[in-house]
Amino acid sequence: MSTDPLLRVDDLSVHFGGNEGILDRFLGDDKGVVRAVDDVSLDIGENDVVALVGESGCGKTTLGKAMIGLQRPTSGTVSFRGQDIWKSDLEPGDIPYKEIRKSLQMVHQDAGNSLDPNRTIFKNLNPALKKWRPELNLVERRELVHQMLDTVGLTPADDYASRYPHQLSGGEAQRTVIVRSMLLEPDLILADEAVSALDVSLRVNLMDLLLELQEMFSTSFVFISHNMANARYLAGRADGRIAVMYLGRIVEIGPADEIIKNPQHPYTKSLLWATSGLSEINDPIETPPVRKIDIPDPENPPSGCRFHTRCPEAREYCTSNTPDLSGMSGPSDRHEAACFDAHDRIDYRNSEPLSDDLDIDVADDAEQPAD
Ligand SMILES: Nc1ncnc2c1ncn2[C@@H]1O[C@H](COP(=O)(O)OP(=O)(O)OP(=O)(O)O)[C@@H](O)[C@H]1O
Repeated sequence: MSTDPLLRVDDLSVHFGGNEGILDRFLGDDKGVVRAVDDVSLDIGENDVVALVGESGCGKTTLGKAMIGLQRPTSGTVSFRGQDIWKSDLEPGDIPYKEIRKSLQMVHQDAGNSLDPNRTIFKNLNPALKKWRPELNLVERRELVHQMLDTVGLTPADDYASRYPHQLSGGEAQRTVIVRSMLLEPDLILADEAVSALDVSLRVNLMDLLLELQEMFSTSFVFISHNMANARYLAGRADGRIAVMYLGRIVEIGPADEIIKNPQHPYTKSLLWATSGLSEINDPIETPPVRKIDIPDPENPPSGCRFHTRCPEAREYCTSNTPDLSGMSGPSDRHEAACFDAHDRIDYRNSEPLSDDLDIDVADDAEQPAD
């Protein structure tokens, strides 16, 4: 039996813009290039849940889209059960390309816009089913749609199936979009800020629904969120992991509880500090644990550790050396951080602390938690 994970992301980079040809890269001329995702590696298992968190613009959506085949990487690979998804359309492998595309689905934040306003809900859901599951006839497709509408609480299903999108509330539209993905029996769903447009009580309901569906259908989920509280709720309940992204890189990943109660990367600590409901879990401090330096320009990220310009623990060593994501010694062998301080690296210890003043600069996208 294959030991390949459901999805393996290996050294994946996605860069936008600029003149980054081979010669430019060789000459180091990458002006205007946004390194949205830079050398990210990540495994997603069967029936796995990962919540990807980080500030706006850190590359979550780009990474997610590259993972499910919607954004071509600049370099690196994404393999579905051992098969490179970006080569499968040109060099067919054991798993047909069509099967891979069907297995990797996405639920968008803006459900309303992704439904055709001129079609009933059934007619919105039917085309994908017809395309990806041609073995079903119209009666079977209708039955399946009704079953799934029922499962997500849109009952009576025949009433909802004949409604138009404008006759749905925001939460109902979001459920409909989730049904559209689930109908294809995917192995992995990328849920991109799928709950953030909803108010708090609906948000919790929808997160519970996603978790129920995940368990019911053994589907793996990657949830994208800039809200640590939502990430904790989703990953925590599913025994999943939280992956923290900063400027195109995963800087810390581990079981939800470990990340919340035993964060190792200074950036994770600052995100937790800025999230009400979570900030008091670890020794509460009044001032935010970051330096007063603006969020760096993604076209010109800091050298060395990208967080060093905002990191209160930064030393000279961090300005020219890039920490790898590597395992923490501790209760979980799934906890990894990319930080010289967290790993107590001797070269780091022996170098001078950076001299900038520590000052207050609260992450401005801190949201109210959902629970
Ligand atoms: N098609 C594109 N062309 C050029 N730059 C892009 C493109 N898509 C994303 N970017 C840039 O890549 C970086 C990462 O964007 P991305 O949308 O992946 O971040 P994010 O963490 O998902 O942000 P948000 O939470 O705001 O959605 C940003 O600097 C963004 O402006």
